[in-house]
Amino acid sequence: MTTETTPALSTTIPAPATPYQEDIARYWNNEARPVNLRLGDVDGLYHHHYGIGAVDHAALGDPEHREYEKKLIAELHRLESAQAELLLDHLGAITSDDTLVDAGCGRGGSMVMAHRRFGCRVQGVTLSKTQAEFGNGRARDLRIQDHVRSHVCNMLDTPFEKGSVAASWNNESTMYVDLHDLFAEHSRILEVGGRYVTITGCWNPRYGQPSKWVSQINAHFECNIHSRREYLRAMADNRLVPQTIIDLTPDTLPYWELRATSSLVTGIEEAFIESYRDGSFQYVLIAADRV
Ligand SMILES: C[S@@+](CC[C@H](N)C(=O)[O-])C[C@H]1O[C@@H](n2cnc3c(N)ncnc32)[C@H](O)[C@@H]1O
Ligand SMILES: CC(C)=CCC/C(C)=C/COP(=O)(O)OP(=O)(O)O
Ligand SMILES: [Mg+2]
Repeated sequence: MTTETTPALSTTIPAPATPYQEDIARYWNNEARPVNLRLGDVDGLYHHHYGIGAVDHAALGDPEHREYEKKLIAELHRLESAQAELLLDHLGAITSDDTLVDAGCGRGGSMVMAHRRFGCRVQGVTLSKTQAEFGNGRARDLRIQDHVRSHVCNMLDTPFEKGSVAASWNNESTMYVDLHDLFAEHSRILEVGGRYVTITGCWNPRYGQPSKWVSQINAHFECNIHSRREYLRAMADNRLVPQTIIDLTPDTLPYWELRATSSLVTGIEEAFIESYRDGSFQYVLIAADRV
């Protein structure tokens, strides 16, 4: 599939489908937090997701040093890119002829990484015109606009043809939609044997109900965090069979503990740290086969 032969894939798009989606489009159109832009400026990969892995304290050096804040930003960014690399690790054997779909693509950092790794075409959808234009601007700057393209489009109702996509993913974007509707759409566009991957925060059914911290995160981002149980049920109902499930909670805590010490804090750090520690919230990767 190419954007040239698919007129439906335009950046000028239909209005969001619901008043809630209008709110979310507005939210991301207006978002310009330094914690995202300054990290993206490190190497031009702009992410709206969190990090994983151990903090490299040797690279950070002395907190009193005048370059420390710059090193801290680079380190947080390194951990966020490591998160995206892990997601790409689970997409399976992708060739340069394949098309991938990033559902809820943000400013497009993961799409650029996917194209660099596989040489393939990557189509992203976001509700935000600002984000799509930003991502397309980056793709032009990098001269990969013929392979990497962002669209203003609802991920529940995409223009991609049935069975045309080798792999698709949601990186921290499932908490804005109904999971049954979402997985029905991934299942439709994926080829049989294709791979779906998500990295997401979910509430832990073992805790009982969403904790006050989870409710705080929902209010902060105007989202609706689902339970782990709901993911598995909605996948099973939509021909997506989990192949790998990884609890990334211990791997993401160092990122949050480091972020909490930076000048770029946004006020949501305590809710993530406390909910990961009390077990009410989990950071997970789920990779599923489309059967
Ligand atoms: C937290 S950001 C994640 C961005 C990106 N996946 C990343 O890792 O940098 C959430 C994204 O989901 C998108 N989103 C939320 N609801 C959506 C919907 N119904 N259709 C398309 N995109 C949606 C937002 O526009 C935003 O780009
Ligand atoms: C894991 C969960 C529940 C994620 C909610 C979705 C979300 C807003 C992710 C990060 O976006 P961001 O990078 O724009 O946020 P921040 O400004 O906090 O870095
Ligand atoms: Mg961020």
